[in-house]
Amino acid sequence: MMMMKPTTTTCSSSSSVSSSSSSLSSSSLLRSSKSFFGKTSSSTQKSFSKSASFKSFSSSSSSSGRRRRRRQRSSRGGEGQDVVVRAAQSSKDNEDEDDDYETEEEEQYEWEVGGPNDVPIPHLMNIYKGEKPLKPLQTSFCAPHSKTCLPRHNKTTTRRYFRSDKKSNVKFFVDPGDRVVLHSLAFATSLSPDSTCELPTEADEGMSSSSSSYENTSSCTFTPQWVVRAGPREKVYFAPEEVHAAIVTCGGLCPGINDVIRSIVGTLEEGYGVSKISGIRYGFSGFWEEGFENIELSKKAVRKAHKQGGSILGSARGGGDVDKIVDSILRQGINMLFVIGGNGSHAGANAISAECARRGSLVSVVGVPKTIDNDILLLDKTFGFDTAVEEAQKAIQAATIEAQSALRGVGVVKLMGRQSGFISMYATLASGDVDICLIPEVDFDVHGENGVIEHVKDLLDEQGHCVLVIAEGAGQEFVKVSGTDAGGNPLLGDIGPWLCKEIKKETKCDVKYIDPTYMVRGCVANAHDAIMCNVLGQNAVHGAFAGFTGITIGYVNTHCVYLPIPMIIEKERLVDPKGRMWHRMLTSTGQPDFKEYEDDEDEDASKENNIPDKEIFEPVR
Ligand SMILES: Nc1ncnc2c1ncn2[C@@H]1O[C@H](COP(=O)(O)OP(=O)(O)O)[C@@H](O)[C@H]1O
Ligand SMILES: O=P(O)(O)OC[C@H]1O[C@](O)(COP(=O)(O)O)[C@@H](O)[C@@H]1O
Repeated sequence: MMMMKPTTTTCSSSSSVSSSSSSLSSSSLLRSSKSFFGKTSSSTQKSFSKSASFKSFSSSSSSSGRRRRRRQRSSRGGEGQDVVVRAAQSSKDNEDEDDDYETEEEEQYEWEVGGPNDVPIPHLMNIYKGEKPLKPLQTSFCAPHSKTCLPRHNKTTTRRYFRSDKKSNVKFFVDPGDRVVLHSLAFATSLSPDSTCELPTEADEGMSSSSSSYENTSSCTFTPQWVVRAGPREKVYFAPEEVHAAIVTCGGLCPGINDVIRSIVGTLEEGYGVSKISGIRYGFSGFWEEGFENIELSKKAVRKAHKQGGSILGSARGGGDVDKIVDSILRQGINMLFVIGGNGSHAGANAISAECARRGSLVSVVGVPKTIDNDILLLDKTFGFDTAVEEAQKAIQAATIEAQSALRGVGVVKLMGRQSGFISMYATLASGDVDICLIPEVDFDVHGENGVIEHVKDLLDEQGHCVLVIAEGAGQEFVKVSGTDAGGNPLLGDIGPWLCKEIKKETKCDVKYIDPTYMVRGCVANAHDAIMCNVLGQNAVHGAFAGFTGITIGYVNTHCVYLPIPMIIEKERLVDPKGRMWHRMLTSTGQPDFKEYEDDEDEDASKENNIPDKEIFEPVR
């Protein structure tokens, strides 16, 4: 392993991102990536730009006497081709195929790969402009029970390409047509929690909100959207001996980064037989700034990486000069790039993928979402979040002990979470000791009749102590600062000490303040995150070999899927203050609303916070 001493070269500032001619904002990335999609994709593009709502309705409703459609697979081709696969699903999914099967309960959804409800992902086949046609190859990835696969430890023998063993009847490879449903909830009425359906119209007037009124389903039609299932494919678009893979880690640290690196390297080397893998130092700058040298990665080199926190490659914000990055990629002959990073890094990854495509180069760019903030749209959870919540427990426990042992003691804990309060909300729920949780998504007054301090006083009178958790991005209006960091993220005022000062001033109580800052992320991933990282890393490699580019990977409804990057960076994911999780947190703490709304203001205020209703397109950068 070739290691360079970290240099003192500074990362370029955010201006390098915005001023560079090829650096793109995520909104322009969205535009540029649309050209990736084949001709069948335009309608889906439209529908996923409003992915939170089911717009069109194509499912046939249940009706008696309807004939169940036989499952049929018409033409089938490789990934990236216009494959047409039709399937019918019924509530009796596993029943055998029966032409004349009829049932009252039957419900059919029709979908097709490349159809309007199918979310396509960019494929090198649709991008490649070379003279020789890009042909799918038999994969070198071994299926577990394959009789034709060589033992994994047999390093001295040349690897043989795996040929599917039809007789062994092992179902292993993911079919190009396999899909996962994006949204798992169908709402019965517009009054259902989280429903994005239109509210009742005048015609519905008189309908009681408590009635389970199926008359009001007209605006709540359910059209499932389907996303590509992740996993190894039997046909791939890279020969292992021709692969030069690179891994880069950008943005803030997150527990599990090294686990992902280790998993990617292991899968490339052991799984597919790739031997050229480069680690890029200190984020995007490592591609082009003077003084950085790649680290040669191998399974041996990363064997113990997961026992270490942080990133063995070094991570940094800045350096997102897409032209320079792509120049470096092509100069080095890199044809697979894995970008481990958050929203900003994904905007960069998408721009790199688009620029490689524009230059007609066969480079697969795959993002792996990384953030303790858990602020990535559509995904069940991001890796590192769970560990951060767990680490936060230590700070909350210490604050609780201090508060309980002091005379009229108040423990205040500030937790990370720049724009989103997921860490604070989940840490509060996990702890059970927290009385007040404040997050960026929910406005609050500090002073006044309904303010936080009044409630602190009540709690001190009632129980003698109080524990308060605040996300670093909350209440920024009280501590405004201007400016952005190297990644273009807004700088935050320090809300923690300010709040402590105000509480102390008004209550004369004993305030103990704990700010664990980087301790919640400067650590090794817990078991849950480590497993997730392993799966993500493996599937990232499968996605690259399958020829996808400009994609990211994550869990959706418990399944690992590939998504087009623009879909997840449209805006940051936020806690929904009208959602059930926030409500559960309120139920757990018993905290009141810390904001007084005038009657007519009330609706506006809650509307503003209602994420699904939010029509604002907020580019990440
Ligand atoms: N539109 C973009 N084009 C190119 N690079 C970008 C773009 N947006 C962000 N980046 C790069 O990605 C890096 C990481 O983003 P940042 O927001 O700091 O962290 P994270 O990826 O964790 O959100 C930024 O420092 C910047 O260099
Ligand atoms: O001080 P740094 O390293 O720039 O990062 C601080 C920020 O990074 C985070 O931990 C995660 O942010 P990213 O996902 O953008 O890297 C935030 O919670 C925090 O505000």
